[in-house]
Formats: sequence, C-alpha cells, structure tokens
Amino acid sequence: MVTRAGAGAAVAATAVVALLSAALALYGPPLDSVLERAFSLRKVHSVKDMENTLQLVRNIIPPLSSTKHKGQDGRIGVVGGCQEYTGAPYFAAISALKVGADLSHVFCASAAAPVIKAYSPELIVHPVLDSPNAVHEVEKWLPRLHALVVGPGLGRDDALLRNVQGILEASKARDIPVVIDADGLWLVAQQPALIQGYQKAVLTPNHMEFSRLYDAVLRGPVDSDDRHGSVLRLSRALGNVTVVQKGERDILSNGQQVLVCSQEGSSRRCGGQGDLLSGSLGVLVHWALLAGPEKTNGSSPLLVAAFGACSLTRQCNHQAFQKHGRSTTTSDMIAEVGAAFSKLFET
Ligand SMILES: NC(=O)C1=CN([C@@H]2O[C@H](COP(=O)(O)OP(=O)(O)OC[C@H]3O[C@@H](n4cnc5c(N)ncnc54)[C@H](O)[C@@H]3O)[C@@H](O)[C@H]2O)[C@@H](O)CC1
Ligand SMILES: Nc1ncnc2c1ncn2[C@@H]1O[C@H](COP(=O)(O)OP(=O)(O)OP(=O)(O)O)[C@@H](O)[C@H]1O
Ligand SMILES: [Mg+2]
Repeated sequence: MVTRAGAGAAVAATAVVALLSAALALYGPPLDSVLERAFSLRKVHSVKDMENTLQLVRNIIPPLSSTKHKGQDGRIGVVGGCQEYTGAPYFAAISALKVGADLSHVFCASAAAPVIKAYSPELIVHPVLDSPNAVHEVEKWLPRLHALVVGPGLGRDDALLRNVQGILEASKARDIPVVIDADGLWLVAQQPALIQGYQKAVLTPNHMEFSRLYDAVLRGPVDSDDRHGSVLRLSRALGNVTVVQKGERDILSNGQQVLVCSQEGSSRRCGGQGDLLSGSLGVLVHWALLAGPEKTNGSSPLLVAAFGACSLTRQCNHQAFQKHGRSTTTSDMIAEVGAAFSKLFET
C-alpha cells in the first residue's frame, strides 16, 4: 500500500529530478556530454580486466620458429633525430629490436646520423631527413617497412616538419601503420587533417602533448577531472584514431572503448621512457595487425598493441628501479626489456 508520506516522497523526488534536469539544461554541460561520460565510464576497463587484455597481447605475439627468415618478425622505421636530440630516436629504434623486430631503421637529419650510428651497430641509420629529396629517400624504403614511429627527437624545424608531412602522406597511401609521438604530435596539432580518420595511426601523447592536441582539435581546454572522457572525445574527433595518454595511469581509446593500464612502474621519471614505449609499440602494432581481430577476441588490434607497449614500458621501469633506484635511466630500462617481456607475456 502506498502511504501518503510515501506518495509525497515520490512527488518530491520527481520534482527534484525535473528541477535538476532543468538546471542541467540551463547551466550544466550538454546532455550528450553527460551521457558520453556515463557511456565512457561504463566502458572503462576495470583492473580485473587488465589480465584479460594481457592475454590478448600474448595471443598476438608471433612464435619464434626456425623456418622464418630475417625480417618476418618486423622491419620498423623510426623517423626522428636532429642536431639536438639523438637519444630519443636511438631509444625508440633499439627498443623495437629488443622487443623482437628483426630490423630497425632510423631516418634522421644528417647531423644526428653519425652519433646514432656510434651508439649502436645494430641500427640502420639513414641521414636523409634534411635533404631536399627527403620524402623520396624515405619513400623508397616504405615497401620494405611494416610500421613507422614518427617523432622521437625530431625537433620542430619547419623544413624537417614539411618533409615529415610528406612521409606521413606517403605512408598513409601505402596503408603502413604509424605510431606518432613527441614532435610528430606537434606536427599533428598544427595539421590534424594529416591523420584524421586514418585507422592505422596510434598517437602517444604525454600530458603536455595531449593538452596541445586536445586544444587544437576540440578547441577548448581538457577537463582534468575526466581523463577517460577526454581521451575518448579526442579519439572520436580525430575519426577514431587510437590515442594513448601517458601518465600515472595510461588511458587508451579508439573512440569506442577505453582501456586503462596501471601496471606497476615506479616514481622515477627520467627522459626517454616515452621513446621506449613508442618504439615497442611500432613492433606490437605490426604483430597485432598481422594476427588480426580473431586473436584479439574482437577488440581493436591497435588498442591491444598499445596496451602491451604501456604494460611493458611500466614493467621495465619497475624492474630497473628495483636495481638502480633513483639513478635509473632509460638505458637501464632497455636492459630490462627481455626479462619484462618474458614476465608479462611468456608466462
Ligand atoms: N635523450 C633524448 O634525446 C630525449 C629527447 N626527447 C625529445 O625532446 C623533444 C621534446 O619532448 P618533450 O617531452 O620535452 O615535449 P614538450 O616540449 O612538449 O614538453 C613536454 C613538457 O611537459 C612536461 N610534462 C610531462 N609530463 C607532465 C605532467 N604529467 N604534468 C605536467 N607537465 C608534464 C615536461 O616536463 C615537459 O616540459 C622531443 O623530440 C622528444 O622526443 C625526449 O624524448 C626525452 C629524451
Ligand atoms: N606519474 C606516473 N607514474 C607512473 N608511470 C608514469 C607516470 N607518468 C608517466 N609514466 C609512464 O612513463 C612512460 C613515459 O611517459 P611520459 O609521460 O614520461 O612520456 P614522455 O614525456 O613522452 O617521455 P620522453 O621523455 O620519452 O619523451 C609511460 O609508460 C607512462 O606510463
Ligand atoms: Mg616523449
């Protein structure tokens, strides 16, 4: 039986809801933003889902086999490296090799090439990025590459950025997957149309790079209380390009799903960790696309690859910090790639 008090409470509740709706309509965020927030929260990955997603990463890793030839497990190109920055492209390219790519190329400005070559005999270094026919010089290698990582240590020189624009256009025309990081994201913030709707692009912004991109694409500041919604919105606005916002927790979205990677790392924040992430992601993106959606259980292969690269980078950071503490540097993390990979993916 409905009592008078009960009926009164129901009327009052209805009135409160109506008042709130009216207030929201007048002063609050638009209704679609409220719904989107609810939607994104529903889609957010819970911590217990992390293990399931790690399993999907395991599914995309190609088996080591004596019948394979050199190159089959990945030929990756890093576009970056200028007079000031030689470490970043080195970190990205060597990480790709350490994760399991067979060949790793660096396309850099001429001043950076001898330095990068001297760091490592394992990298193939092309001093072409500041040459007048840079686009052609890189383009002729594209048929032999499985993925490009664009931006680590690129700098912001206009002439270099114009060449990189041409390289990105040529890569898209050939349907080559591209991971865009660092100064590559600076370029995308100037010209979002460059990657708009390209389904084989993954962007890996840090805090600052994310704000810059968000502002350029959505013409407003990031809502710092709603990181999930912000990443989801940026991805959608870019036509469902995969976005990985790095931070205390990494937030990943393809505009439909939001994943959170909170693999334990450490409090040590030396430069170069993002380069390890983008270089490893170059390989994982190739592996994930090769494996296809059957191996990722219907999830986006690029999201699975990105989750793998985030987990791996954070695990490397964790292991290196246990050994070196405050003196941990990115080289110490790279030395952990093999063990971290086994721990996460070869259990
Ligand atoms: N050894 C090397 O050669 C290295 C070169 N690097 C290159 O340096 C160039 C500039 O990269 P930057 O990352 O400095 O880019 P930006 O010039 O956009 O600066 C990013 C800024 O954001 C700040 N930041 C990062 N996370 C933040 C957070 N959570 N909250 C507040 N502020 C935050 C950083 O302190 C930095 O000042 C790129 O080409 C990059 O690849 C870096 O990759 C680091 C290593
Ligand atoms: N506060 C944090 N706590 C734990 N891990 C973090 C934190 N901030 C970033 N990371 C991790 O560090 C790695 C690099 O992220 P970061 O934001 O430092 O990138 P970046 O600024 O591009 O690095 P780089 O110096 O290579 O350019 C990512 O794996 C990310 O998960
Ligand atoms: Mg970076």
